[in-house]
Amino acid sequence: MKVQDSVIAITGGGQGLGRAMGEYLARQGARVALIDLVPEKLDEAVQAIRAEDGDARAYTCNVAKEEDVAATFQKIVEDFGALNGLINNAGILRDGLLVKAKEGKVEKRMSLQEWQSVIDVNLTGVFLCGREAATHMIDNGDDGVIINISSISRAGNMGQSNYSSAKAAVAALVPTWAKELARYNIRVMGIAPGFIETEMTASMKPEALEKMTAGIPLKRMGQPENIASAAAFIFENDYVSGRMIEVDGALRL
Ligand SMILES: NC(=O)C1=CN([C@@H]2O[C@H](COP(=O)(O)OP(=O)(O)OC[C@H]3O[C@@H](n4cnc5c(N)ncnc54)[C@H](O)[C@@H]3O)[C@@H](O)[C@H]2O)C=CC1
Ligand SMILES: CC(C)c1ccc(C(=O)O)c(O)c1O
Repeated sequence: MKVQDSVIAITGGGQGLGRAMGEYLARQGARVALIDLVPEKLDEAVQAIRAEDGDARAYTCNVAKEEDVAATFQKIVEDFGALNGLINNAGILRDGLLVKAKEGKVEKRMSLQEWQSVIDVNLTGVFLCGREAATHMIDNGDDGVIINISSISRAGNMGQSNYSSAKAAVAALVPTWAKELARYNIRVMGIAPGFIETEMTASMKPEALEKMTAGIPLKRMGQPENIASAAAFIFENDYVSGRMIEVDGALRL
């Protein structure tokens, strides 16, 4: 599928990797629908794309809410007249240990709320948006591409019971959906980023950053463009489906 003129929806498109993918794909001629919880971030991201003569629109939506997601994708198809791609990127972190033994007493550390909020956004959100996007792609007779953003944490990471579980599950949806949706000319791929330089890492203390990068075989964090170019490759290569691309500088957890 050519990126040029394709209509691509990106969840969590207001900042970070979602915004970077939107800008990158819009520079290649994609028409992008940015979806996010926070309207102010969306406005900034859309303005940045339009400032470079790109085509972008903003959609405020909570990806974990079924009615929100249905209304958003309906509006995207009405506005653009097609839907060719979805990047399931919106995600949150609520890290914490499962339990901790301290002075002879065992404490429960990860609350049910911390568990559930991450599962709701990072897994249920992916399910809801994937299901809605596939429905519209098939209804419209559009060929489609769905990309789920997972993480190297899907292998299991200390302090991330909720996040690792969700990221492993969205990785499992990749071959599942690829097999189910191939008959409708919809390809499904995953990207598993390692540590990528974003606003969050920019605000970390230099010592903490140094310690983190020392453990990466390439000795540096990835750039948002490394993830965006992997997404562009997936759109353009019509024979990749059902697999994960790992963009992690050779770091394995
Ligand atoms: N930054 C990194 O190093 C890595 C990031 N990832 C994954 O990449 C994706 C993007 O990460 P970042 O850009 O770093 O995150 P970020 O926190 O900078 O951006 C996430 C965006 O998602 C939006 N969002 C959160 N909950 C939402 C909801 N319920 N509905 C709609 N939008 C919602 C936020 O408002 C925000 O704009 C996430 O899925 C994350 O797990 C994976 C591995 C590494
Ligand atoms: C532990 C992994 C590499 C990681 C690190 C940072 C973020 C983030 O800032 O959002 C992630 O989502 C991760 O999966």
